[in-house]
Amino acid sequence: MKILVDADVPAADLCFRDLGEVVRLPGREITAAALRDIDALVVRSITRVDAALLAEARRLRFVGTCTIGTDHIDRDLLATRGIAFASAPGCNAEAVVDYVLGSLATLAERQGWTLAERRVGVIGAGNVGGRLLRRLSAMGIDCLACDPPRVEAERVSREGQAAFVDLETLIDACDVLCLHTPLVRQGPHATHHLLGAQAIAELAPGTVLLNAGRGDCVDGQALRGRLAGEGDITAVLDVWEHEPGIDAVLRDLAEIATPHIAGHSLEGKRRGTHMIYRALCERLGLPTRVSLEDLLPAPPLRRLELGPGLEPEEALRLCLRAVHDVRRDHDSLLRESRLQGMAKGFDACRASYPLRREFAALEVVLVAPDESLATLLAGAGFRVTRG
Ligand SMILES: NC(=O)C1=CN([C@@H]2O[C@H](COP(=O)(O)OP(=O)(O)OC[C@H]3O[C@@H](n4cnc5c(N)ncnc54)[C@H](O)[C@@H]3O)[C@@H](O)[C@H]2O)C=CC1
Ligand SMILES: O=C(O)C(=O)[C@H](O)COP(=O)(O)O
Repeated sequence: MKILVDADVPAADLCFRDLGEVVRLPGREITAAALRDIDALVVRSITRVDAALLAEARRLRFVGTCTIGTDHIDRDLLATRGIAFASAPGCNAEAVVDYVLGSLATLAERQGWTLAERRVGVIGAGNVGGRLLRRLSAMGIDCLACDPPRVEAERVSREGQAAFVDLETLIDACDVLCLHTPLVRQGPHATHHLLGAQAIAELAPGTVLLNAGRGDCVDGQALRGRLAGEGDITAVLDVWEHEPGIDAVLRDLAEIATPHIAGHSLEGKRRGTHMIYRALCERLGLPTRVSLEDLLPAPPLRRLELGPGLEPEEALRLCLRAVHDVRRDHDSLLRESRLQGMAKGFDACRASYPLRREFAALEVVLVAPDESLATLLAGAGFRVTRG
C-alpha cells in the first residue's frame, strides 16, 4: 500500500507509516504521473483533485483532504470511480474564529471603535460561523446570521443569541460582515460572488468586510474598485481569487491581508491529519493506534496573569496577541510577496507558517475579581481562572 501525502500535512509519518509506505510531495507538485502507483492520496486545499490529476491513478482507492473546504475535489468523479473520500469538517473552525476576533480587535484599536458598539453579521453559520456567533454572543456583542440553506433545511431562526435574516437585511443592519461560506458554484444557494459588484457598491460607509471563507465568494475587482475609489470601507482578507497569484493592488488596499492562514493553528492542522488518518483506518478495517492527544504537544505559553487596571478590550487584545498576532501574518505576506513575487511569496508564508495555538490552550488568570472581564475573555474562548 502506497500513500501519497502533501508535504504540508503535519504528523503524517507518525499517523500513516503503520498503514503503508508514505511518500511526500508539495501540494502543488502532485501530478498525474506521481499518482500512477498510489493507493491512497492525502491532500490539503491546494491540490485540485480532478479528471486530469486522476488520469493515470488506476490503483487509487482513497482520497482524503485534511481541510474543511472541499471545493478543490471533484467528488462526483471520485464517486463514479468508486474512490472513497473523506474530509475534515470543523477541524480548524476554532482557529478561524480566533483569527476573526484577533482581526476585529486590531481594527478596533486602529480605527478607534470598540467591539461592544458594533453589530456583526455572519454569513454562513456552519462550523466556523456557528462558533463565531456563539463566541460573539458570549462576549456580549450584538450579531445577526445569514444562512438560507440552514434556515430551509432546519427551520432555524436563532444561533446562540443571533437571529437569522436574509443577506440584504444583514448587510443593511450590520457594521461588520464576516463571510464563512463554502465555495459553491451552482444551485439555488451558489456562493460564487455572493458579495457581488452591486452588494459591494451598496455597502454603507464604515463597513468592515472580512472574508475567511473562499476568495471566489467575493467579487475581488469590485472590492478593489470600492477600496481604491471611495475608500470608505475596510477589508480584511485571508482568502483571495486566484491564489497564490493574488491581486497585488487588492492586497495593498486591504487593511489586513493574510495568505490563507486563518485556519492554520497547530490544533486545526493536526485535527485535520487525525480525522483523515481515522477515515483511512476505517476504510482499511484497521484500528487507530495513534490518538489525537499523541499529536498535540503542550503549548509553550500556558498561563497569563492579569492584574487590575486594564480596560476590558485592552485586556482582550493582550490575550489575543499573546496567542496570535494577525499583524505579523499581514507583514509577512507583504514582505515575502514583494521579495519573492506574489505566488512564491504567498506560498512561502504558508509553508513556513509558525503554527500557532488556539485560544483555548491559554489559561488567563484574573488576579482581581472582575466578572465582566471574566465573561468577555471566557466568551472569546480563553480558559479563565481566578488567582
Ligand atoms: N481561511 C481559512 O483558512 C479557512 C477557510 N474555510 C472555508 O470556510 C468555509 C466554511 O467552513 P465551515 O463553517 O466549517 O463549513 P460548514 O459546511 O460547516 O458551514 C458552511 C455554512 O455556510 C452555509 N451556506 C452555504 N451557502 C450559503 C449561502 N449562499 N449563503 C449563506 N450561507 C450559506 C451552509 O448552509 C453552512 O451552514 C469552508 O467551506 C472553507 O471554504 C474553512 C477553514 C479554514
Ligand atoms: O480547511 C480549509 O478549508 C482551509 O481553507 C484550510 O485551513 C487551509 O488549508 P491549506 O491552505 O493549508 O490547504
